[in-house]
Amino acid sequence: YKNPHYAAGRSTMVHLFEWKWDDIAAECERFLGPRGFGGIQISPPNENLVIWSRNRPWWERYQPISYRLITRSGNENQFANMVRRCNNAGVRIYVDAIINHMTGTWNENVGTGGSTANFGDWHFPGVPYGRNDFNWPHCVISGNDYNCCADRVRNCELSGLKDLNQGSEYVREQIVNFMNHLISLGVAGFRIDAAKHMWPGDLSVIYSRLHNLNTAHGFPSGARPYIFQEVIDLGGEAISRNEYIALAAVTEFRFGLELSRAFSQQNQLRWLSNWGPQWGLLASGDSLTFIDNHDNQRGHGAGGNILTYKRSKQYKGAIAFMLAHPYGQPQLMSSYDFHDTEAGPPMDHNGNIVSPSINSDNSCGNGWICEHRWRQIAGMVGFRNVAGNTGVNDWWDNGSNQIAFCRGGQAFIAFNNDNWGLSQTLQTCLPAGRYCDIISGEKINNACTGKTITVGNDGRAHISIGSNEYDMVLAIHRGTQS
Ligand SMILES: O=C(/C=C/c1ccc(O)c(O)c1)N[C@@H](Cc1ccc(O)cc1)C(=O)NCCCOc1c(-c2ccc(O)c(O)c2)oc2cc(O)cc(O)c2c1=O
Ligand SMILES: [Ca+2]
Repeated sequence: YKNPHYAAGRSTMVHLFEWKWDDIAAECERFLGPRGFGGIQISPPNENLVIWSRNRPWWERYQPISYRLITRSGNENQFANMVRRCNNAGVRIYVDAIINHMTGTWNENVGTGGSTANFGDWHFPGVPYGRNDFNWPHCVISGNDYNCCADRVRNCELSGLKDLNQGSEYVREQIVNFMNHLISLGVAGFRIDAAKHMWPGDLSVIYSRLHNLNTAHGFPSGARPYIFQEVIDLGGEAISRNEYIALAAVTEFRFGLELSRAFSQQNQLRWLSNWGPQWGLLASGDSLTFIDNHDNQRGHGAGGNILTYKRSKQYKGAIAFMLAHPYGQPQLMSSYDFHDTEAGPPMDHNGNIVSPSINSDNSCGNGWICEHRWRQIAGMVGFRNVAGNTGVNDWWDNGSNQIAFCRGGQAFIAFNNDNWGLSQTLQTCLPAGRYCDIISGEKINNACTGKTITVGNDGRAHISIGSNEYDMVLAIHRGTQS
């Protein structure tokens, strides 16, 4: 459950938060496939409660009302088309699975596919679920429960959401059927939302009943789904992420927290020379890594000061480090522009999601940020692919916020987050020649639109990054030799 089953030579996933299925399919063919992206986390595909009283907030998609594949992103047919077209382009699909709970306590009671529910009777005919399928006696998780009472965190309600009993054979059957249907359509795995709120023993049974991935979509026979469990664990709670590591991969929230601190100058970059488990992070193979995600980019979840697209120079620096370093399975966040923490995706007056427009410079419009399309970020996706399974070598730093390192003999990167210029002759570990810097530009028709780096026979080159340049990174690799 810890192998993403990316197509050969690919290594990075992007969370296309709130994108519609038709738009994702197009993005796979026109951008993600050609640029070497490995996969996509999609928003929950199952029917959710429509919450107009809060003007369609982003978290309404985390309020399941049934497992029917009908949401504002599209219907089952559009979903199946998206998975087929993306797999054909070499890009895998991972589904955000909300299996801890059903929707809870709102005055609305109609779903995105027209299903209704009667919360007072615990009645969800769209599945169907009834009173016996939810934990009893009724209780609600309080803040202190996270510290004292692991059983209450699992068996009580999160924010008033009806808490399913995954120990019930009937509930397990509904969840497993939902997930196996998605596997039959060609998905490569799942994000398990709110995993901390479910018993590891129950999750283990559910995972064991999932089918192997569908070989008709290019997966090897016997391939198990890639599963990454959302467990927010910054230490000190009654529940530890180690209980979940035994089952599948886990989201490593400390990763984004520490790199956000480092790249916003709250910690010196020099200390990243031993980045990885020595920082208290999970073992690399267990770790789904990210800088920001849909939840904490809005300021809650795993607290702290997380970098987002809103502080773009530091954000690009942190993203570049995430993609340049071999640790973990990285996930990029792709956002829409939000001005308040509740706002859902750009929508028309009928509540339909507005598609991103693609500008001539490859950026997005219509309120979509498309961080994954930023030249510096898309370029680093290629860097990570070229670096492959090499390690970190030839680390250099200036004792402060200027660092550089190689990935085997495949790639070289340098960072300057000091308030003065970096101007050094450094070992790039690359063969002699001229290389295009993929941060300040790209290689087009064998010419560099940004900086050109000349590497000598000794592998050394003069590296220069001014402290007031647009970006704080310089990156070259074997694929950018001009
Ligand atoms: O802000 C939100 C939604 C947040 C959210 C949604 C999806 C996630 O994956 C997530 O991590 C957080 N929800 C809003 C609004 C809301 C939603 C439902 C509800 O019944 C009441 C209010 C909110 O203010 N929620 C209370 C604080 C956030 O507490 C939530 C967490 C959560 C946050 C921090 C933790 O350490 C943790 O273990 C769990 O996970 C969810 C998962 C869901 O599937 C649906 C949810 O409603 C929530 C969720 O409310
Ligand atoms: Ca639960």
